[in-house]
Amino acid sequence: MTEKLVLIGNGMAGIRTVEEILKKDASRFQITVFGEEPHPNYNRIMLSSVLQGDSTVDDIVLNDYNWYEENHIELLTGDPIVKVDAEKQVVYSQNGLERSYDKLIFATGSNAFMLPLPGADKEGVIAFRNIKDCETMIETSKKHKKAVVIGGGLLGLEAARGLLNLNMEVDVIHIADFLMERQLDEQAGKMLKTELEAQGMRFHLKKNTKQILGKDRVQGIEFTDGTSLETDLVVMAVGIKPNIALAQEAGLTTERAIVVDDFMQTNVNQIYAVGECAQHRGIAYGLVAPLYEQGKVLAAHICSENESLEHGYQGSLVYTQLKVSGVNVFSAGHFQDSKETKAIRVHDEFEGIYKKVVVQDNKVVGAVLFGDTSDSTRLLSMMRNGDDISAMSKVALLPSESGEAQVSPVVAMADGDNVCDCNGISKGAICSAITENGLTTVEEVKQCTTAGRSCGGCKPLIADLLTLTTGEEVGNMPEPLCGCTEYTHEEVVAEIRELGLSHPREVMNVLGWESDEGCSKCRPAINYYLKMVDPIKNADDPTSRFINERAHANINHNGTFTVVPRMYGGVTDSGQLRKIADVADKYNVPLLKITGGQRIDLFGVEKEDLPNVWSDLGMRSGSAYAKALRTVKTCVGEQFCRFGTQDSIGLGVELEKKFEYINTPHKVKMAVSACPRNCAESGIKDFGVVGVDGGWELYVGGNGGVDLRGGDLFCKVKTKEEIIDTISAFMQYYRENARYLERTSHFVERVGLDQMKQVILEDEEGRKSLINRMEIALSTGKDPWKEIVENEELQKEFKKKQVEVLS
Ligand SMILES: Cc1cc2nc3c(=O)[nH]c(=O)nc-3n(C[C@H](O)[C@H](O)[C@H](O)COP(=O)(O)OP(=O)(O)OC[C@H]3O[C@@H](n4cnc5c(N)ncnc54)[C@H](O)[C@@H]3O)c2cc1C
Ligand SMILES: NC(=O)c1ccc[n+]([C@@H]2O[C@H](COP(=O)([O-])OP(=O)(O)OC[C@H]3O[C@@H](n4cnc5c(N)ncnc54)[C@H](O)[C@@H]3O)[C@@H](O)[C@H]2O)c1
Ligand code: SF4
Ligand code: FES
Repeated sequence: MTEKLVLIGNGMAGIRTVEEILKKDASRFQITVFGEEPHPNYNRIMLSSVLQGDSTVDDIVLNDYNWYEENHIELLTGDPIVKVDAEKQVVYSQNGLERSYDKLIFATGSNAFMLPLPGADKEGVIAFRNIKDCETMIETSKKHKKAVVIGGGLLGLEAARGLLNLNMEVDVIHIADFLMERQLDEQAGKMLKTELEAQGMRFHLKKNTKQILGKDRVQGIEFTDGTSLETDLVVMAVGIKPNIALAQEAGLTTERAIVVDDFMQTNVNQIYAVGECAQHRGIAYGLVAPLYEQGKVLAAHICSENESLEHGYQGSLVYTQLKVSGVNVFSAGHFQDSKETKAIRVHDEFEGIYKKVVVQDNKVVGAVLFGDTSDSTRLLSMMRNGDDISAMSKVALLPSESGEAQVSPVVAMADGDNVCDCNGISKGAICSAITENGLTTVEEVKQCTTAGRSCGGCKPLIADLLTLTTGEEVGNMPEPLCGCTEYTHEEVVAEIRELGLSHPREVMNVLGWESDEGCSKCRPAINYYLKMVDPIKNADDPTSRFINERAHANINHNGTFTVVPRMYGGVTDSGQLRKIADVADKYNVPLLKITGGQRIDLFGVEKEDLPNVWSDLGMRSGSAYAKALRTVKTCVGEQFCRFGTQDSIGLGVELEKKFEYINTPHKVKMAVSACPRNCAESGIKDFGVVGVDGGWELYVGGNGGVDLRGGDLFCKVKTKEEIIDTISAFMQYYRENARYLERTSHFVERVGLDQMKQVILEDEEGRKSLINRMEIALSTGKDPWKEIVENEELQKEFKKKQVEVLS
């Protein structure tokens, strides 16, 4: 008879154990999984990425409901086990279900540790542990501005970064005198603080919180030194507490967590524990790599038909990396100085790089790297293998960077070394998968081997391995468009062209999308590609657009909208200003603001007022919400400036009028300056024009936002017409060849200026046909405000209470 296996806890460690069991013997157990959270197994690590706006909740599901069904696993979500009768071998759930078991696995994880402060039960005081916490933070950021994170460890800093991305002001309260003191030494902790302050975080070190202030909802926090801070949200990130109450009641031996032996066996026969709720040789781990190692051992043990395994779980070497973009921090092993250890340190104050390698008995036992973490894989491998470094010159442990191309650390790795620690996948396993299955992208390796499926930190190494194994450069190899498909952006466009596809649903259907509805990544992309390929025949699908593009205005955190009328070249007149003033009075517009793009924002307009506001303004949409041309900033130029040699305003207005409603892969900004003093900041725009003696210079791929980049000089021409034609050809080339949501700054780097110059400047025929195709696309451009103002049917959308958000 099939044995019954019950798993308590539908999290990362428990389900990984089940996956390992299925790999070994899929028909061995009849499996039931109870999960307290109302979700299938998801990647908890990636909650930081969801909060930081880089992934959606759908993106982070590891095993969807189909997976359980396909593997004949009974999944009971939102129904925690409340009692275990170890003698009768039965578990009881909150909803009154009972299941008997032959083997029982506890994988109940941890709870966030909540400081028992007066006021900690107020609304707005939360942890950062699950999807619900993540959603609460996102919702709170729409209504409130100030957030406090208590705890300057990994979790606290990742939460703080996410809250900054949600446009909140963030104060981090930390008890120690430098950040991440459990993972870093003082020098690295201080450098980290400087880096994160530059990103906008405010730190309060050596601070102890006394109480949470406020009525029902948190309004502030008070510290033991008598000072206080106002806040609308408190996120506690001060460590975790293994979830062991159920195990204690069931009679299992617990200390900090459930005590297990090398085979994850508890003191009670047939009951096992794995993951954060388990304590092995005195350690309860809080990172996935060790938990997955435990899962592998447990699966092997319970599938081994009682034949004893040679080795059980021996404990893990722990290492961490902070997942905050723009910051490279790595820490591993015993990195603190002691009497028994000696350290090699490199501190480059010019480059902001700090490296420390700790050595004991001629072996590397720990490391801290800040600013440049490229040595991490090599050092980890030395620690794991216990390499004897007595024959090595110690400074060779931290090779200085020369101008020579860096050799990937995977080259020096042995076949048995893990490339992906989270999932325990070795270099040898990845190489075999690549050659045996003809894999060519990181995504394919991830699907095939699970490497890269958790924190994603190993993806650069996987890319290097692909390059090494296939001999092709894969660093820039396109990934699939999204998780719904294996097709890359380029392949989707090619299929649309070849099969004459005309609607997003048709594309998803014909190309065998995994989900009928697609997702927030693929739907807007397909919609864009369809219109780009055939602007005349293919209609726009508004349901595949994001909320701002459906409302033709920018949504604000309180649900109101911002209206930005067009002001060609940043030029306005008294008539427009009067109309804006009248509209502001009539609709109680709370804020009027001059933008960096030289126009006027009307903030705080109610959704149902939008069509009337547009009608009263009588101005055209400024596309401030669209993946299209936004603004053309101009300097005053020859009209008034004593340095001006060219008509910058005239050219700017002409460019804006020509290209105003053309869809592009991402937003496009332009600027025209009439002399090299460059008052319109042409160097940081997608297309920047600068007047010079006897003509104009065109700069491309500039960006003044997150990825600050100076534009590249593309060409120098004599006439205004040549500039307009070149921009026309370039923009069409960008429209046809960039991936959706790829800014020109990245596109230029990916494709290379030489290639672009060849097509746009040197190939006369190619240039002409690009300009022709641009003209066809331009002929379909319409002012969306005018369309809605003139169509009562379209206005009904704005009367609905909620605009459905495609997030
Ligand atoms: C935001 C965030 C970022 C992180 N980033 C990283 C990282 O970059 N790298 C890294 O290695 N680690 C990271 N971690 C830690 C990592 O996510 C955890 O170590 C890992 O998820 C623990 O897995 P687990 O299965 O033991 O516990 P969990 O994932 O907590 O799963 C346990 C599950 O059991 C359920 N449960 C509890 N009691 C019961 C019951 N009685 N009945 C039924 N179900 C129950 C819980 O609801 C939960 O769903 C991060 C954690 C967070 C919160
Ligand atoms: N990138 C990653 O690997 C990653 C990211 C997030 C979470 N995690 C894991 O999730 C778990 C939770 O993370 P964490 O950062 O909460 O735990 P942690 O133990 O690493 O850090 C908690 C921090 O809070 C500080 N602290 C404690 N009490 C405080 C108080 N009263 N006031 C202010 N600060 C206080 C501590 O000094 C410590 O630095 C850990 O197991 C961690 O490894 C890992
Ligand atoms: S860029 Fe030159 S022409 Fe234009 S405003 Fe500045 S100084 Fe005058
Ligand atoms: S190391 Fe985290 S996914 Fe590979």
